[in-house]
Amino acid sequence: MRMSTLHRVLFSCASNIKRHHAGLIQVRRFAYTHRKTPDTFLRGRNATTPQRTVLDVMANDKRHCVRCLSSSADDAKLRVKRVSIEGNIAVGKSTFARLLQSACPDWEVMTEPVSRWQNIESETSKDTEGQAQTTVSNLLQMMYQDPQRWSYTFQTYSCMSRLRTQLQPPPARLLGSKGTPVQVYERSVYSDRYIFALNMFELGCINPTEWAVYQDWHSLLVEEFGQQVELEGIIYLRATPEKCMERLVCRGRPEEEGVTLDYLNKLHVQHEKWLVEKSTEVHFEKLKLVRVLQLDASVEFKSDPEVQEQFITKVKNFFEAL
Ligand SMILES: Nc1ncnc2c1ncn2[C@@H]1O[C@H](COP(=O)(O)OP(=O)(O)OP(=O)(O)O)[C@@H](O)[C@H]1O
Ligand SMILES: Nc1nc(=O)c2ncn([C@H]3C[C@H](O)[C@@H](CO)O3)c2[nH]1
Repeated sequence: MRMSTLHRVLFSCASNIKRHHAGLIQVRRFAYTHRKTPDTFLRGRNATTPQRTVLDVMANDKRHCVRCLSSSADDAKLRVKRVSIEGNIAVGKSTFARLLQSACPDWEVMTEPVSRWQNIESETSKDTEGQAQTTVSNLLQMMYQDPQRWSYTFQTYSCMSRLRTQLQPPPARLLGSKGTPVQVYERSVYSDRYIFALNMFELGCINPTEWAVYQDWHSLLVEEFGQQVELEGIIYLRATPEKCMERLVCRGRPEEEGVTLDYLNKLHVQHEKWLVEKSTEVHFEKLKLVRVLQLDASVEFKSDPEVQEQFITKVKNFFEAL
């Protein structure tokens, strides 16, 4: 019962997002068809979807085509590089994201929506005057306190929020920037599946049925949104689980009090398998080929401008080469 209700919620959310972003989907798909030859495009698995209609319309209206292609905003959209920052809990992703944003204000850097997960409002009842009563629940805390009960729910919500982030259209300032326009996300729909959900399944906190259901809708969503959620690159912040534990304790987020070194070890191994050894089975062609920049996050860069400069240079070179 719980599963089917969640499923309905998930898919009604997905269709709302699709409706909400319908205009963007048209624009992006339009751009995509110009990157590939029409032949490649028609061979794609969605050859009968609206993509083809867009292509047909464009082929029949050369004036429209030329006008769109010559627009600098469209050119910039084609150039936008989308990159995620990946790494273990408390390795320093948000800290690094803030550093990138201050060094490169033109870029769009989006952090993980942790506070959303900590504050989920639900309407529980009406008071005597008919006013709605809302309850706020902390799903992050619920997941850590009772992972068997809440991991699947957590993964549906974390994945939806990551999808929402990755579907954000690039802001005008990004499209107007002279250098390489860049969108950076803290984690992605891919780490949601290949790090956390997989780990929870391996730990027995997500049961085989839940895992099958998760993978089914995850593949459907990623394939449906196609190029809109693809990444050009991944920055992997790497440090030992011990270093992450040290930082986690130092940060003192209350929900994470029960996080053990063993859990961080397991997440570390998942990152290594996915991003270094490439032994994790991934299901999306572009992701198999994605370029990974590995940075040594054990370096204490926060108060060292020289190290910060080195990191920024490496990242800029990486983006230029994508
Ligand atoms: N390079 C660093 N040197 C020293 N301390 C750091 C460094 N990077 C991050 N920290 C500290 O470690 C703690 C965790 O950092 P941060 O919140 O950026 O991690 P995170 O990877 O974003 O965590 P999460 O996985 O929970 O999202 C913070 O207290 C931060 O100040
Ligand atoms: N189970 C689980 N699945 C996820 O997709 C996921 N993404 C992040 N987190 C946890 C790590 C930090 O405590 C905190 C902030 O990153 O949230 C997750 N936990």
